[in-house]
Amino acid sequence: MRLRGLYAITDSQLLADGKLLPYVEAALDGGARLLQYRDKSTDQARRLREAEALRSLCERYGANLLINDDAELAARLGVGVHLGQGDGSLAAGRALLGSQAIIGATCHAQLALAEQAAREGASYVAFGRFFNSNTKPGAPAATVELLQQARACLSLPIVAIGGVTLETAPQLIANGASLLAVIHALFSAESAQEVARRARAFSDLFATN
Ligand SMILES: Cc1ncc(COP(=O)(O)OP(=O)(O)O)c(N)n1
Ligand SMILES: Cc1nc(C(=O)O)sc1CCOP(=O)(O)O
Ligand SMILES: [Mg+2]
Repeated sequence: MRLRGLYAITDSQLLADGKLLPYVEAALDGGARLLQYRDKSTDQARRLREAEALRSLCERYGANLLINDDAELAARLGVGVHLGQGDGSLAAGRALLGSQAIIGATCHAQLALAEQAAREGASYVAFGRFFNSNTKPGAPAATVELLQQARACLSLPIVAIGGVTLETAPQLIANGASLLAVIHALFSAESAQEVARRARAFSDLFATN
């Protein structure tokens, strides 16, 4: 499976009030290849319900669903997981989810973390934040030079995250990002049609780069 393109990540605030499914469907319709369900609440029943609905949508559009932080929920649904540095071991996630699952790893701005993630069985490594992020302003900062170095020494797909917009995206792709993970610049839209338009514009950047 080729991991390249737009990687949409859900946000509980931006997608409140019944927007989760229509806005995600619009992102998938606009070409998002990966979708991450990122919900920090402890309402397990709602999380399961929403994740199941997102899995159905992803299946319909031929995209892949990943669950943020929660390998157990991912295993229950038979989907992938994204794990940060404090979210449990990648090797344990791989053992739980199997060889075919997509497992992503947060590597902040550190190549050494990415090399370790590769050794432990990650499917992709994520660096960030590259620009000012509305969603996570305090995340450690990464540079475009880091992307170039990572591209030169890693064979795994590289995700760029943090402040990715239609304006900042081209330089990330040009410097080695295989996937662009986006929250605010995608889901802060006033309508589902606008989400689809933005998703198409992000996806088109990969056709020309
Ligand atoms: C694609 C992608 N990259 C990085 C992150 C951040 O993960 P983490 O550091 O665990 O922080 P939270 O998202 O859990 O707040 C991510 N979620 N996705
Ligand atoms: C969840 C997350 N992780 C980051 C990291 O740098 O690890 S930045 C981030 C938020 C990304 O949202 P937006 O597209 O709105 O900036
Ligand atoms: Mg996490």
